[in-house]
Amino acid sequence: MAHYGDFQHEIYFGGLSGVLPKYPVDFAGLEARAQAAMAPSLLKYVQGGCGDEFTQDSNASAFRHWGIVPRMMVDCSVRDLSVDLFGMTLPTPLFMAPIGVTGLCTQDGHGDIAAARAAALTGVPLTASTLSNDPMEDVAAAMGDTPGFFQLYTPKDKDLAESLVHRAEAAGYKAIIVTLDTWVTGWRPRDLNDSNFPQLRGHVLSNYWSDPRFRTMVGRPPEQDVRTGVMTWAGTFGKVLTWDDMPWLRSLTTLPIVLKGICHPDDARRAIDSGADAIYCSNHGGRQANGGIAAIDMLPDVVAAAGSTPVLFDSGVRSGSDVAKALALGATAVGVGRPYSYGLALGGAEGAAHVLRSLLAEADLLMAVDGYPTIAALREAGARRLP
Ligand SMILES: Cc1cc2nc3c(=O)[nH]c(=O)nc-3n(C[C@H](O)[C@H](O)[C@H](O)COP(=O)(O)O)c2cc1C
Ligand SMILES: O=C(O)C(=O)c1ccccc1
Repeated sequence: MAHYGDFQHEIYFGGLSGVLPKYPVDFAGLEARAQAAMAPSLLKYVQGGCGDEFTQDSNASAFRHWGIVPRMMVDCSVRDLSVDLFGMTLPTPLFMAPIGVTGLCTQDGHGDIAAARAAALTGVPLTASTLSNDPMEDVAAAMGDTPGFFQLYTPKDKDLAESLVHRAEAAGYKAIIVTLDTWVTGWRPRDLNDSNFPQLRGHVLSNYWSDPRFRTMVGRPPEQDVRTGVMTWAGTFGKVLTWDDMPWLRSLTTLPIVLKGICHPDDARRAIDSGADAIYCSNHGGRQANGGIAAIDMLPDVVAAAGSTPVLFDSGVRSGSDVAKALALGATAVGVGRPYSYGLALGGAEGAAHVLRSLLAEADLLMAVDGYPTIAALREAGARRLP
């Protein structure tokens, strides 16, 4: 049982006594502060998306045409925000989405570790990206008792894929999240027009550098021959996955396999028939393809197709009410992306924990006021599509 009364109390009564929260409690404020604090190239990379960012903008604005209907005279004095996922009971429905440059979000370059510490502080699982600045074993070790998930960018080299997955198992990750929409990166003008951008990419290769199979592929220590190391990485980074690859992926692990990037109900059905344990409805925050429909608008169809299979969701979640709406529309758990990166940039683990707690406090308050003591009650009520 987790509720965020203490956090609300701290924020409200701190405010009354003239002590403001250390970081903004809303997304607009957070982004504005992060914008001033982050190096320009890093900011463009994190904040930006594909094309003219129509899809990215739609992801967030589409939440505005879904509404929750309040119910009265329900005892909501205690809320239970817990959810069941992969045989675990998580204290809250939030998780941190994989962010492949998290290392650089803190000044020391160890933002992945800071994100893992935010997970330890809040009980909100971190999805560790393949593209991290610290090896996945070190990231897992910093999560304390909070479970973590490993996000796989499937390399073309199958032995390397197997090695990464086995390392994730050994490090204690509880699920493998396979990202389907990024075997190649999308058309991102902010990065393409930025001469500093390529340098950012060198900071996401530690899972490769530390991998025995990768080192064999390079043929010599990549630290001593960075160019060959980077070329080897570029050559193997993204395998084009098809449904025919599912038996092979399935054979790599007994951990739950989650397919990330699914927005079409037919793909959700096919994923489940092919042995996926969960669906992850997301359009990568609009960073991969522009012109697409907002992810939240596809969630109801994906949930309907998934039946009893869990559906994770991200893309455009900016507030506690967005979290509540995604849950009402059937998400089992809700992923936070850019907001926690900004939290890391402003205050490391503490900043990211603040962002997660703010989202949870707002969602918890909404449930308290609107008469939904549990996530199940919210889900049963659903959300209305506004005209
Ligand atoms: C800077 C950045 C890097 C990302 N890197 C990855 C990644 O390595 N793997 C992945 O599956 N998704 C990655 N994503 C996508 C997120 O997991 C998530 O789908 C997205 O951020 C959700 O949208 P939102 O940020 O608008 O909430 C990245 C997103 C951002 C903003
Ligand atoms: O930026 C991203 O969203 C992402 O997933 C990625 C892909 C390749 C290299 C670096 C990040």
